[in-house]
Amino acid sequence: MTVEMSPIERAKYASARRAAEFVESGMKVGLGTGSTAAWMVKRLGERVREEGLKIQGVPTSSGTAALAREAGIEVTTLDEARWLDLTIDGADEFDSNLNLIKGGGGAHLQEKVVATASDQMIVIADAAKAVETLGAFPLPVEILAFGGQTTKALIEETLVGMDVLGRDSVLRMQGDAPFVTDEGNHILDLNLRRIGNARQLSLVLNQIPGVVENGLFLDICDTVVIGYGDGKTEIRDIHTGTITEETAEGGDAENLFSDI
Ligand SMILES: O=C[C@H](O)[C@H](O)[C@H](O)COP(=O)(O)O
Repeated sequence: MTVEMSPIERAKYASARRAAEFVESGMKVGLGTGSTAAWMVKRLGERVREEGLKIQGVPTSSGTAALAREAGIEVTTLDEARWLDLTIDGADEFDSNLNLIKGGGGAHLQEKVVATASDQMIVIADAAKAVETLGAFPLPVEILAFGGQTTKALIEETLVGMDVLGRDSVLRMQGDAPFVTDEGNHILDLNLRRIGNARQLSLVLNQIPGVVENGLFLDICDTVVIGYGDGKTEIRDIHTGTITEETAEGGDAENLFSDI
């Protein structure tokens, strides 16, 4: 069955499908969260069913755990797995050093714990997420619900001395109530517009009492698989500095999308 997909959705699908090829039998794999990661989880489920791929998946959210189980992937906890071979996850922005903003879906806390406990992190993203400087996407910061307004004020005050363009923040809502993460916390989205020194910002934010974790992923991602609407992918590796451009499977984009 072929379903009508937007070019962005096709790009996400292409990158997720290509990245799923990096997974080999016997691996312990961190399973990211979000719409791009969902395609990757589904594809790994297909490989489990069709090729007998044997993996243990460590989900980065309750949503991904449910999706992985539904796809037939064996799911375990990070503590059971201890250390992972590979994590594949989406991102909201990535720069040329493969530093990231994550947390658009509110899952960056578990995502960061899981990615940091992995030999390798592969990010899957459509090309529109490539930026020169991080910060156009509001930076998600997970905070304790307790004293949330005080933490918000402290963060905004702290931002005065930082190399950023904006400093207002918004408590993420879900309907009429604050959005609650899998860990029972809230999310503040920081409208920074441009982050001049991401390393300094990350350290400073995480030192504020009430802050649990920010959505900056610095020196964590090894490889990005960028997808395009025509089914092409481009693989950038931060260690080798290589950029590999690939056409869709069999050189035919419609083949790639035909079995969705
Ligand atoms: O909290 C959510 C995650 O960090 C996602 O991986 C990120 O927001 C990208 O999501 P999507 O693939 O839906 O654009």
